[in-house]
Amino acid sequence: MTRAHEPPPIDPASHAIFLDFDGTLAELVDDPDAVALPEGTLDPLIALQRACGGALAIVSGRKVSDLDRFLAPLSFAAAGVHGLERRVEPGGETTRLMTADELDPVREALNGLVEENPRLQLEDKGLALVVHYRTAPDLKDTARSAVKHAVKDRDDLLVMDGDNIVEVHPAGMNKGRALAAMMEDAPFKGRIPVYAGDDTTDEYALEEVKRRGGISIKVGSRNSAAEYRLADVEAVHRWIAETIG
Ligand SMILES: O=P(O)(O)OC[C@H]1O[C@H](O[C@H]2O[C@H](CO)[C@@H](O)[C@H](O)[C@H]2O)[C@H](O)[C@@H](O)[C@@H]1O
Repeated sequence: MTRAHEPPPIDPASHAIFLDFDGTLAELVDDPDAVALPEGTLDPLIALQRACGGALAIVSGRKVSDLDRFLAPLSFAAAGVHGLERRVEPGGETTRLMTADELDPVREALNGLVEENPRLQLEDKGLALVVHYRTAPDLKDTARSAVKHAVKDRDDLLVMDGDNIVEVHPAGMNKGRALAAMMEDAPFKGRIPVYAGDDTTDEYALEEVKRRGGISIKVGSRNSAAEYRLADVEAVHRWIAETIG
C-alpha cells in the first residue's frame, strides 16, 4: 500500500460527505441483489447526515432506486449510475440525465452473451448494462471482449471496468463530474468535499476532491490517487462512528 494514511477527523460543520456504496458501505458479495449494510451501521450514517446539515450523498454505480432499497429508511441525496441519475433533495425526484434507448442493440447482444454463458450475469440498470463475472472469473476476457464488440463504432457509449464487472452506459458522465455538479447546490455548496470509495470508477471522484483541496479516501489497498486510506468496509463504519462520537 503506498503512502497509507488514516484520514483526518471530519468536521461536520464544514465538510460535505460523499460515499460510494458497494465495497465502501456494504461488503462485496456474489449476488448483486443480496448486499446489505453491516448490522448497526445505518443509525450512525443517519446521525452523520444530520450532523452535516444534510450534506451527505451516496455516489454509486447503482440505480438510485436500488440504493433506496438497501439504505431504507435513510432518505438521502444521490448520484446513481455514475451520475447519470441525480437526486438533489433527500426523498425528492430522481432525474435521468440521458435516455437509454441507444443501449437497445447492446442489450440484445449482451442478452445473447449470457444465454451462451449462463455463469455470467447481466444486470440491466436501464441507463447502463453490467456483465458480472465474480463467480465466473475464467469468463472475464469473454465478458470484456463481448462488451467491447457490442459497442464497436459507438462513440456515444462508454465501457467502464469495475470490480468483477464490465459496464456500458452513455458517455459523458462519471463520479467526478457528478460530485462537481452536486457541489454547486445547497447543502453541499461552500463546503469542503470528502469522498470515500473502493473501486476504479471512484478514482474520478477522488481526483475531483483532490483538485478541490478536499479529503480523498481510498477503501482497500489497490492503487489510487487518494491521499488517505481506510482498510475495508469495517474501517469505514468505524470512521463514521468516530466522527459522530
Ligand atoms: O459505485 P458502487 O456503489 O460501488 O457500485 C458499483 C457496482 O456495484 C455493484 O457491483 C459490485 O457489487 C456487487 C455486490 O457486492 C458484486 O457482486 C460485484 O462484483 C461488484 O462489482 C452493482 O451490481 C453494479 O451495478 C455497480 O455498478
